[in-house]
Amino acid sequence: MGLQDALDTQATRLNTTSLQELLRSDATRAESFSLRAGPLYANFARQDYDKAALDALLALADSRGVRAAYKRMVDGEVVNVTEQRPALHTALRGDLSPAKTAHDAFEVAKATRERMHAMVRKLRADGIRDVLSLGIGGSDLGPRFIVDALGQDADAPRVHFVSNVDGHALERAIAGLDPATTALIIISKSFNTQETLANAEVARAWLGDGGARTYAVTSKPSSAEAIGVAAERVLPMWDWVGGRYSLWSAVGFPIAIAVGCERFDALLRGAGDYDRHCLEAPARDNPSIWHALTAVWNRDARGRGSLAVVPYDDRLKLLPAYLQQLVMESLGKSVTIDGAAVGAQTSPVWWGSAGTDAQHSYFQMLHQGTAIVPMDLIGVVNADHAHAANHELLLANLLAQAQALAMGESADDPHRNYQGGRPSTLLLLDALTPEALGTLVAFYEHSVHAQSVLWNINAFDQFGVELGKRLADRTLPALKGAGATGDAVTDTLIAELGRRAR
Ligand SMILES: O=P(O)(O)OC[C@H]1O[C@](O)(CO)[C@@H](O)[C@@H]1O
Repeated sequence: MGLQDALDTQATRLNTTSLQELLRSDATRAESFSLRAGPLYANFARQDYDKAALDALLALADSRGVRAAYKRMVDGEVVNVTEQRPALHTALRGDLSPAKTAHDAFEVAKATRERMHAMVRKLRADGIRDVLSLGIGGSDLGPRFIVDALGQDADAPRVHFVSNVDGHALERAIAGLDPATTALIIISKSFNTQETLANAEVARAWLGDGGARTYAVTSKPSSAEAIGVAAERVLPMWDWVGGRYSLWSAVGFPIAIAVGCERFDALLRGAGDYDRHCLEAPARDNPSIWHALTAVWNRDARGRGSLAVVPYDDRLKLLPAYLQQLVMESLGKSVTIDGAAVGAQTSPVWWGSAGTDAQHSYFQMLHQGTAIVPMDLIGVVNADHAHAANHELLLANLLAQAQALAMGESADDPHRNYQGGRPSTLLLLDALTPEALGTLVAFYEHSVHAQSVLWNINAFDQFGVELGKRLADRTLPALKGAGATGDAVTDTLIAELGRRAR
């Protein structure tokens, strides 16, 4: 049976059973729909499937070969078939496979990490007070999120991230910095990304050090050296790590600078431990597989087009932005690995922000709007501050929202009626340690991979972003007055820009 048919069979069977009924009819559900892996606890009780549907979903994971595909990826097989590459981000954080490709990748990643740690120590010893990290997408979102989540060491150089080519971003970042005590890291796997190279040119002119404090992280070291970055300050990346899976590599250089090498290694350890769990555990004990099956259920059995992720921990406020690239760049595909139409809906829109702020913004729509938006709600059991009352309030809100969304509350006044039936998954970390954070990110990575296997799509290419980049290259000369683009609307807009420019 195909994926869609298998989902439809269960969805049709459950069509007249509400989430409230599912919850009321099975007192064991809260326990039996939950599982733990290391510091991560996941509870799926408030998803609108029952035990029989869950069993069918788990059988689907087996029949689609989710675990075997994961093993092939970890072993270093060419899983990114459109680009003929392995996807070995797991080798960046553990020696998980005896396969030669994977083991060699682990060794080269380890050697690079040792070099990177030496560079971190030297930067600190040299009296560098600020570091400008230039990169975009996978060369920015991961490090930016992790540094924000873990917090910068008080005695470390302050790391400032700039991604946008908008000159205001760079200008704001360097305002108040002293070029004499600032180092620059240019992070670009391709070393060919317009935004990063444009920002690098401006930043290097501002730095005015002849390149002495400029570092690069790239899979094209010769391109970095060609613009004057000394070879000893270039850290390698490899084509077997996708940008959005790369924070564990030298792309994490700003993380190691800001939070220290020990906490960086602990982050990797947490992810590596989770990888091992995924390799060894059956699907039933694998939170990522449950999460992926739930995502596919919501998308294709229930037709829900978006998913909101709301961390109830301010330190995780950049997680939604990080996940948007991880999920939507990986799963925003319409064709299978063989190039045929997928025959199901793939990635929903992922969005969200930190609770409780989000409650006072868009939760009205989530409670009473016409669209049902499944959610990932995330909490951290133990806070790292001394304000116990605040933390209790935060957790109470997290639990209350999940209950209100699911159960609702009926009222005669339609305006005051809460329909309920709005599904959510609750994720809890014991504490926001680097290990737990590594586990959380690896949990999402593996869910994305499992979803890609269920849909039979390639989670590791991103050709969809290329056309816009090519057109921007062609538009630039027209914007500078050298001819027209040939697209009537674009040319009209360029003329309008010209008329209004100061
Ligand atoms: O690291 P690079 O090569 O500068 O690319 C940055 C980002 O651009 C993309 O290729 C497309 O947006 C991402 O996949 C990548 O993370």
